[in-house]
Amino acid sequence: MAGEAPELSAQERAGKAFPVSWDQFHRDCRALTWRLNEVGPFHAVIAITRGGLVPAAIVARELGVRVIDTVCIASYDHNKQGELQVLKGISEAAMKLGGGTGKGLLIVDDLVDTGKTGRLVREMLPDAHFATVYAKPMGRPLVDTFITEVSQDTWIFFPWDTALSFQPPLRDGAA
Ligand SMILES: O=P(O)(O)OC[C@H]1O[C@H](OP(=O)(O)OP(=O)(O)O)[C@H](O)[C@@H]1O
Ligand SMILES: O=c1[nH]c(=O)c2nc[nH]c2[nH]1
Ligand SMILES: [Mg+2]
Repeated sequence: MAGEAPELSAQERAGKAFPVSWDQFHRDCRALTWRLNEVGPFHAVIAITRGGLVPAAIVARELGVRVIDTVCIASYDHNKQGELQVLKGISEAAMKLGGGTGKGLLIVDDLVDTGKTGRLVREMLPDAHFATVYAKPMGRPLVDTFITEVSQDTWIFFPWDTALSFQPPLRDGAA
């Protein structure tokens, strides 16, 4: 409607940017694995797609876990969070490995923000261990192990969502 301010996306509301390179992400995933190695062993890794797929592959490789399942959840459309939709649940085989409650299973995601996604998966697997690479304060209580906390008003830019681009020099008005 004319005159109405356009709704800000979660990314725009965040204000601060935290860009993560592939190198940094790999290092952070390895650091996460060092911590998880003290907690395991795990029968299987459950990746929350899509963001959890990359850290799940790295963590599973380091921990020597070869059974990997996915729980497919859609919520943010680019950067606005809508209703959570479970597009694919946890497989019967993985459920069995976790004794029906997730015991001995490792859930992996790239980050927790509001915690909505993590909460939903925790409800499916209450006894599983939940690990993320990054955590924001609202979602942090849901996570058992994470590496880096960023403030709630920070937007994390992952390497698979970004590309190198020219930045104008500061004195030319770049923020
Ligand atoms: O704690 P929350 O506020 O729920 O946000 C965290 C979730 O948001 C992102 O996923 P997204 O829904 O954008 O989907 P994607 O992983 O397919 O990119 C991220 O990968 C987490 O799964
Ligand atoms: O790329 C992303 N960065 C974030 O900080 C974030 N929070 C929720 N979903 C997100 N996706
Ligand atoms: Mg995700």
